[in-house]
Amino acid sequence: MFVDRVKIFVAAGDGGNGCASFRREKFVPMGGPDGGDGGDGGSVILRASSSEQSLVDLKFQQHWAAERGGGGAGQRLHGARGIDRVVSVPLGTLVFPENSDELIVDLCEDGQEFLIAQGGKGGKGNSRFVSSVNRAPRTAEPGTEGEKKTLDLELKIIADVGLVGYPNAGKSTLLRAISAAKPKTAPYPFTTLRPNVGVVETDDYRRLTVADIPGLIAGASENVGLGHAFLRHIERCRILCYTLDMGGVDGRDPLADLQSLRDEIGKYEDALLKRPAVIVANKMDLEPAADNLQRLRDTEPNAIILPICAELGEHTQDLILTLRKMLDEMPPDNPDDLLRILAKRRSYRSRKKQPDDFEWPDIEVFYQ
Ligand SMILES: Nc1nc2c(ncn2[C@@H]2O[C@H](COP(=O)(O)OP(=O)(O)OP(=O)(O)O)[C@@H](O)[C@H]2O)c(=O)[nH]1
Ligand SMILES: [Mg+2]
Repeated sequence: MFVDRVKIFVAAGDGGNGCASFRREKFVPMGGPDGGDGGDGGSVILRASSSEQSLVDLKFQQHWAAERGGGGAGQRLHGARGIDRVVSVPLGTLVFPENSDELIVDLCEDGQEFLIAQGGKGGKGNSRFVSSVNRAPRTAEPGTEGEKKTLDLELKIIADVGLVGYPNAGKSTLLRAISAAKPKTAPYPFTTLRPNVGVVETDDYRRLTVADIPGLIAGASENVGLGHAFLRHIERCRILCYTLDMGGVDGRDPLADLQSLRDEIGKYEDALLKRPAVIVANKMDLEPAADNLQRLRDTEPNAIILPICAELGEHTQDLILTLRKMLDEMPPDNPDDLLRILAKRRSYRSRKKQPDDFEWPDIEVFYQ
């Protein structure tokens, strides 16, 4: 299962209580106050890690508490400091307070840490309260409470590559061919209802993630079909992979399909059209495909066009290598993307208050 949004609860440890105690020892009459301080509570820290692929682990463990500080003791013994709790999240995790649009932090570098809940302070023991007027104070402080928060975490990027195409173009078949993912494929539209993310391994043992997204049809930008669910997910992929049915099954024309895919995506968000893209010419085993490919090459002289047959797994390696190379050459992160995602998220959240709004389903991921 691939999870791109999750709610978690973090609780830092409370500070340990200070101790009120007096020195009691043979031959030492009236030993003074000797209560030690409580230890500070542990904090909760978020850490970005490249070994995490999704927020799925947090879906199953939503409560994260750090240790409380130890209490002080007699003989001026201080309590132990509570141990911090580190929560590991994937790169590109956005952290928000619950039900809010105010970004707390974007954890995007490997190893980056953020202290999200501060541990409580340990209380002072009574030995600290000695003064000239009070030589035997009986007061000791309690520790203060650790911070507690409810957070919404959301992934900025769900996959390196998103497969974009009309229903039945063969997106799920392609993902099956190149990864261990086994999304359902069938000769009818809208077989795929929620995105599947597959992990693809290149020949030199490197990885990239590919998302198979529900089919897009004309009107998607007005939420026809699975419109908005689709568009929300493609904006979180680094490369778009337009998948076309070159066989023209059901009398479709791949060139017209490409045009309307771009129209819909452009209507939703202009900037998505400038995102790095390749065109996958699928179903090259079918009769009219060769002619259609020639037409496509003539009309799109500057595009990267990769003819494949997903069903038989032919030329899919070329596609994987091309994608890997493009990813290697890409700058790591574009700050504009973050601003856009935040703006979209805001508008989506305000829309969501309508009762009939569509709830995004979770995404599934398969590992090799
Ligand atoms: N001849 C041929 N058929 C293919 C090829 N790739 C996929 N198909 C067939 O096309 C049909 C649709 O494939 P899917 O992979 O389910 O298509 P999809 O794009 O995921 O469709 P949605 O999930 O509905 O958006 C299936 O019957 C596949 O067997 C191919 O390379 N050649
Ligand atoms: Mg599908």
